Amino acid sequence: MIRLSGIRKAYGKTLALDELELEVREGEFFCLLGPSGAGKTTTLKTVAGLEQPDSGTVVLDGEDMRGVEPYDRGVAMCFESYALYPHRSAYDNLASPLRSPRHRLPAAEARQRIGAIAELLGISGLLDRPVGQLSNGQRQRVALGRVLVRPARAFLLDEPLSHLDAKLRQQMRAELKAIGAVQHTTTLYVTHDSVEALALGDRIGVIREGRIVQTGTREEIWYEPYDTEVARAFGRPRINLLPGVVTESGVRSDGGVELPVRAQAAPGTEVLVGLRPRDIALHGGEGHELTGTVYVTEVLGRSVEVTVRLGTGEQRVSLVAPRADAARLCPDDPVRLDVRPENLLLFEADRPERPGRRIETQS
Ligand SMILES: Nc1ncnc2c1ncn2[C@@H]1O[C@H](COP(=O)(O)OP(=O)(O)OP(=O)(O)O)[C@@H](O)[C@H]1O
Repeated sequence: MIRLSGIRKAYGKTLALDELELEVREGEFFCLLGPSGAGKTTTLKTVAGLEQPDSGTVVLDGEDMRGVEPYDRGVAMCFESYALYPHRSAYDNLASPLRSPRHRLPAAEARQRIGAIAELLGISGLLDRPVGQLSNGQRQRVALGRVLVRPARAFLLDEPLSHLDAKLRQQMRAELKAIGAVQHTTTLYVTHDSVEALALGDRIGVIREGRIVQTGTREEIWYEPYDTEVARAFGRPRINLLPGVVTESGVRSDGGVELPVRAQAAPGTEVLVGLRPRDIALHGGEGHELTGTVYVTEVLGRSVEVTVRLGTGEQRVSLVAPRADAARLCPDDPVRLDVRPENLLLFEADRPERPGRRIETQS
């Protein structure tokens, strides 16, 4: 449905998009995730036709968009800095796209559509108020409603939930997903929040320095991250990355900690072993056992994050355990940890100029 090939876009000396390749399928909710300055907004503007790429092609629904004006592309875009009419009511703002000749709907149908969208976004009670008198979060919902209200072949959404508080964000996420599912409209959604990307995206594209580093389902990105930076971007607490060296039988990590991960790499290769905090169990037992002592504990609601010093103490890992299991742990208590070999990820060691790539493992 949306296909960007070889897109390059420079602003003066800043290369915003560097041979970017991106494909969003029909009806898909696609999240573009990346840090500030990675090129997310530029990507959306390129799809919308608000920026012309220096080279490369934009194809929508099989049609090359070169020379096609933004208005004629049939996409609806919501910016983080939204343009609303401040003196007009929220209702009027929602209705304005439906008054354009292109999208004009019979009055009754327009009212019904606006009512449904307002309901979904929780702004039904605000429709009579001038937008200038609404809070940032309320305004953001009106702006989003204005995009969703009109029929479009694709929605382009740029951090549409950024001004909402945590609770509302979570609620709106569920609603957005429901709207997407109901309307089956292809959606390209920009965020720098990995939790949001995991919650919403049918697929996720990770963008860094103007290039897509990895595209995949949440499972693919989670279990087969392209490199250490992608692995670090997903999951809180963050993935543990233990430096070590490949041996004949596995990986020996600093401090004499043996990890049962078979690398497709020569003995002596420096690596990082990735281990997610929720994949480590307290109290040993079924998998591979690691021993250590408690360094610090921190309560996270119903669970506890426990940081453990492994082996002779140079290595630390954090794990998340149910509160019942971890509540009585004190610093320096000895603990046994249980790690399953299939949960271990392996990466090349990070270098200053680039994060370590994932290495295939043998089970
Ligand atoms: N109009 C412009 N003029 C000059 N440089 C620009 C312009 N727009 C974007 N850039 C630069 O291009 C790069 C990519 O910007 P872009 O806005 O696409 O990033 P982003 O991933 O959306 O970031 P953020 O999450 O902070 O919005 C940045 O280095 C930015 O400074």
